[in-house]
Formats: sequence, C-alpha cells, structure tokens
Amino acid sequence: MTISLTRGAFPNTRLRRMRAQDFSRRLMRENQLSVNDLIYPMFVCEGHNQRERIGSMPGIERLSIDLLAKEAKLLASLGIPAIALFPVVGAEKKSLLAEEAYNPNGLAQNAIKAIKDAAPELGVITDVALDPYTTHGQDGIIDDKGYVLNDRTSEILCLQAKAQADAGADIVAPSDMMDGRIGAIRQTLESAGHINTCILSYAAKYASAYYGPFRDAVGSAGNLGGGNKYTYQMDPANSNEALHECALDLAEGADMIMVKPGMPYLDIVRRVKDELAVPTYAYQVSGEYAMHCAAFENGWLDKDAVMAESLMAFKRAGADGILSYFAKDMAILLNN
Ligand SMILES: NCC(=O)CCC(=O)O
Ligand SMILES: [Mg+2]
Repeated sequence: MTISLTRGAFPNTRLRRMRAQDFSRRLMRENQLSVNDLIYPMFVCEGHNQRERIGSMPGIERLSIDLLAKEAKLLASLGIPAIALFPVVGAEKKSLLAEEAYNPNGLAQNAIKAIKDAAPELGVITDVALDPYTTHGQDGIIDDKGYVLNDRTSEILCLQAKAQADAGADIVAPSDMMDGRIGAIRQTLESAGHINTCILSYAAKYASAYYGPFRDAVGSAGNLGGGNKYTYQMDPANSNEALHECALDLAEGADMIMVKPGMPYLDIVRRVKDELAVPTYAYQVSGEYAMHCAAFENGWLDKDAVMAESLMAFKRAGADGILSYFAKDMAILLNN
C-alpha cells in the first residue's frame, strides 16, 4: 500500500484534526479489543479448597477443582469466551512415560468435567504436552541421551488428546512442537467420534526464556534442571520457519494456530495472519506478565493503561485472540 500525498501536504492535511475530539478518535479507530478476544490461562492443583499463590506471577493462583469451577462461572459471567487449562500434578504422578497424562480420572480430565458442569458456555482449551507429567520436565518421552523422541511422544499425545476430548474439552491445544502430531491427533479424534473437537496448534512456539514463571507455576522448572527445549521449540532468530510450521499444522488439520510468546513475536503474528489468513492466536506468556506486574508493583507503569495497550498491540498485529494472564482483569476493565 502506498499512501497518496496528492491531497497535498500541510496545512491541507493536518492529521491532528481527527485526533482533536473523542468522537472522531473513536470513528477512526482501526482496531477494537473486546472480551471476545480474551482467553484466560488457569492452573489447577490437587486437593479441595486449595488456593496457592505463584511467586513470580502476582495475582495468579493454582486452584483446586472446586474453586476452579467457581472461578469458571465468574469468568463466563464476565463474557470471557474460553480458558486454557494447565494441570499441576504431584511428583508421585510423574513418570518417564507420562502415563498420568491420559488417565481418564486424572487432574486435568476431572477439571474439564467440573468446568463444563459449572459453566457449559465457557470454552475449555486443554494443553496437550507431557511436561506436567514427566519426571524430567521435557514435553515428551526421552531416550537415554535425553533426546525427546518424536513419534513415540506423538503416540502418547494422541492418548492424552483423546482423554481430554472424552472428558469434554472443546479445543485441544498441542504445545509440544513434535512434528506430525496435529495429523495424528486429528485422526485419533475423528476415529473416536470427536469430529467437532477443535485443535489449536501451538504451531510457532519458540524456545523462549520468557516461560520461566510458568515453569514455576507448574513446578517443572526444577525437574528440567537447567535443561532446554532447543531440539523441538523454534529458534527465536527465525521467521520463515514459523510460516512453514503453521502451514504444515493447518494441512494436518489444525483449526486455529498460535504464535508464542506474544509481544516479542508480533512480527510473526502479522506474517502468519497476512500469509495464511486463518484464525490466529498469540500467547502473552508468563514472563511478559511478570515483567508488567513488576513494573506495576513498583509504580513504574500504570496497570490499566499498559495492560490495555499491550493487549491492543496483539489486535493491531492481526491476532484473533490473546491468551493472557491479564484476561480476567482486562475483561473487568472492559465491562466497566
Ligand atoms: N504450554 C504452555 C506454556 O508453556 C505457557 C508458557 C508461559 O505462560 O510462559
Ligand atoms: Mg510443527
């Protein structure tokens, strides 16, 4: 697009004219942020009436299923369309083969059922990845050198996705970055009769240092023991590769794709949206949330204004929705 200057320059054109009043600023606003754009990530823990703070994520808590169900009702009443669920299971449930991931009565599966009972209109997005369930904190099954085995992992992801769909998940969201897992999961869901279960693929998931607080929240940081996920998550230096990843996952049957992290990767969101024109989501991850909170708590930034501006940036970049730990606070702000 080229901007025509044939109308003449200053003073014929004064861009400040349209900015002079609130009504004209509203009329020319190119993007809107609404509660329909917001997806709230939530952590579920074992037990009853449990509410645990997460040190590096002020305001975010792990909730036991009973409290989670109550919270789900509140979120639905705020108009939030969907939540993304992350289980925090005890060390005794973790293993090398992550069997707990597909336990029909496991924590995540029971949480799905409880949320769908409490707030049927609230979309439930589930995490398909093995890191909450492995003793080593990697997203898959490892060989004796610690390498994450692609196809072996994919088989277990299929069992996990099916268990989640059986429990009532509306959208399964593989966040593991194995190759070919979207096709395998799609086939599994079709065979099991879950033809309308959507797949939100974490298609362009970068090996980012911004996930630190999330790993505290789910308790996988210690297990990972300084390890990294470079052999499956993407190199932050790459952009074309993200398009390749997204195109493959769409071809394999993803309904929605995600770019993650968010703010440092908005250029990727824009490229994906422009070139693929499909439902595109971005995840404002835990480290982004933590940085903002630190500045708010110090009085260095204004919470409401910066939260709103940060989320609007995703809309401007082309995201159809944003996973954000600010989703609840933002929904409250938008509703007022
Ligand atoms: N699979 C989900 C995540 O890794 C979330 C990362 C974050 O919020 O930092
Ligand atoms: Mg991929």
